[in-house]
Amino acid sequence: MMVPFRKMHGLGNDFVVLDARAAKLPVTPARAAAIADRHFGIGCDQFIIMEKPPAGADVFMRIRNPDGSEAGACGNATRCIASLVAEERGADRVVVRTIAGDLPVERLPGGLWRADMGPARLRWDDVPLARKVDTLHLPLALGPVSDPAACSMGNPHATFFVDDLDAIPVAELGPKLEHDPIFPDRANIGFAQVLSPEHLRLVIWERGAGLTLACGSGACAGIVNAVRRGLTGRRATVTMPGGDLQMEWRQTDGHVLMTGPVATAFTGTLDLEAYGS
Ligand SMILES: N[C@@H](CCC[C@H](N)C(=O)O)C(=O)O
Repeated sequence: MMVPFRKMHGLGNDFVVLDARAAKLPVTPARAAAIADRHFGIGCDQFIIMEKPPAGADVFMRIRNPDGSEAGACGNATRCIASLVAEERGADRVVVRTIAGDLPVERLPGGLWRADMGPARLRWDDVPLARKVDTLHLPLALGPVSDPAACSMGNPHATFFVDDLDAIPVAELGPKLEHDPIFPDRANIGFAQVLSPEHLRLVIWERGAGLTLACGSGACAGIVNAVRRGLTGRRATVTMPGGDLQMEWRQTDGHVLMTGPVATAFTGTLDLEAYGS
């Protein structure tokens, strides 16, 4: 079964995007994982399926990690998918629905898109954590890192604040922390260095994906946890290996606003049946 796809990215966090709005596509978790494989498939950090818009939204976005697991949020893909739908409709504002909720996205000058990523959820059972602990100080340490803060952006995040990001062996620590028993659904693990009250540097080990060049929801969690710790103001630039996002944790309603670019790398056609069943 031949289907068109689009390869997009936000700051190098890359996606294979399929459009299943007109007709359902037989995309199983196993097929999504095979297509996401960088050696035997097309390769991507997340596999994104656009589905028929439910009432009150312009598109439904389903998110799968390369290990086949489903995620509730993907900030960079939210901007990408919103830009596609907005271009189609000649609109400047669209609503993307995920399994975690509705995300309004607006077009800004200069090829930028601002997504309202919704409220940061700060309760231990929102993250979720395995037991009732203070989400501002998790009892978790490994090698040179300790004492992360956690929150949910529709997906689980923990942020470790470190003095020197370059000294942190992220690829070694990430998988162990992702699977720590304190995270019953696993977690995305961020390592953040505060450069100034308006500037964070961040590297993310993503749940189900590994090291990525950028993680939008991780940047949201990074700014939220930095503000909660008194390390930055509510508006800050988050610099990741793939580039910068402008972040705001809005005081009035606790929503997190994320502004950044979108890009299409190429388009093509793939044979779904060549990727298992
Ligand atoms: N790249 C994303 C996050 C993708 C999902 C994540 N790996 C999870 O399992 O929660 C982003 O830009 O937010």
